[in-house]
Amino acid sequence: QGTRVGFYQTSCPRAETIVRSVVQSAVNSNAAVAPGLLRMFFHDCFVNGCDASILIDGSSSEKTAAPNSLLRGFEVIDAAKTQLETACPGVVSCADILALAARDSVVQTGGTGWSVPLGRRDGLVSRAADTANLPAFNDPVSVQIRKFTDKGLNTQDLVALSGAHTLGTAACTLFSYRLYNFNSTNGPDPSIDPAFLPTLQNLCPNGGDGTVRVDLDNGSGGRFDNSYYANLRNRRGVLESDAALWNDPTTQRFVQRFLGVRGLLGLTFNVEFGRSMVRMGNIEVKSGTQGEIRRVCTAIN
Ligand code: HEM
Ligand SMILES: [Ca+2]
Ligand SMILES: [Ca+2]
Repeated sequence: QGTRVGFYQTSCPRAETIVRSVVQSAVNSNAAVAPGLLRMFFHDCFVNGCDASILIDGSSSEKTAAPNSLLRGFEVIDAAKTQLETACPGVVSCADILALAARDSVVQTGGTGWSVPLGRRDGLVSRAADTANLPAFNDPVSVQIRKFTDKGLNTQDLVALSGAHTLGTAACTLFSYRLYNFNSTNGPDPSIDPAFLPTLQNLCPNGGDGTVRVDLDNGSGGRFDNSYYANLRNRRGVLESDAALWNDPTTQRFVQRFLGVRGLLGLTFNVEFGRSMVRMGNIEVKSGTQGEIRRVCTAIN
């Protein structure tokens, strides 16, 4: 694998500091940037590897595809790149900026953080059609596991990385079918806590504005903590794909371990999340003479 911690130590010693300060000030002025950047890194890595293919502008690039339509925080990556090009022209890849910004977003919202192996190079292709294999909000667990396995990630990685939903929001349009007409039953998804259902129905009225956004981690959308898993156990997952992690016995076991259920070998969410992020960050990484270091993150050189 082609990444290592401290890759820019001599070529651009201030690289990590620059990204951190840009992310910090962006998150301070708009908290929604933190979940935006975390999700952006996932959507980059799962399509042609972690190569900043997600950042390319154009009429049929990845960012124009439906699964990427709600991504937020592109301007933060551009701002970091501008500062890095002044400090060390042509050295730091946009793919590495994404990896650092994802970590810094977690730290900025209360997570522990991890050392980020660096040295990714930027990709030369970005095609909307390639986004078809991204996990979807209604994927059953078997499909989620397959999509992660296809990228070299296991079931624990799936449950740990889904813990990213401890931050951020989802648009009503992506889950309101669960509240009113689940699987054409004309009723709600029976796996939702009946005491939680009215809360979601109030936030997303039937036939209402589908762009309204609701915390994925009820009561703790701005804080990087364990609460997402407690919500899953309490049948308060918002997305069908999240609720499914509790409803399936294999993934439920990992949820319980992240919750520290007695009798099961405990897993510390913050630690395992960092480990799984490093694994995700090494998907199909380009190094050596592959790819390039972009001058601006939105276009191939
Ligand atoms: C089976 C896997 C996954 C599925 C099906 C999934 C699906 C979704 C969906 C449908 C949303 C709502 C998007 C919106 O309405 O704007 C969302 C949000 C989010 N996802 Fe995931 N996701 C998955 C895994 C991940 C992973 C691995 C990460 C990062 C490591 C991640 C990070 C996030 C974040 C932070 C948000 C909130 C975005 C915001 O507030 O702007 N997700 N996800
Ligand atoms: Ca990519
Ligand atoms: Ca949270």
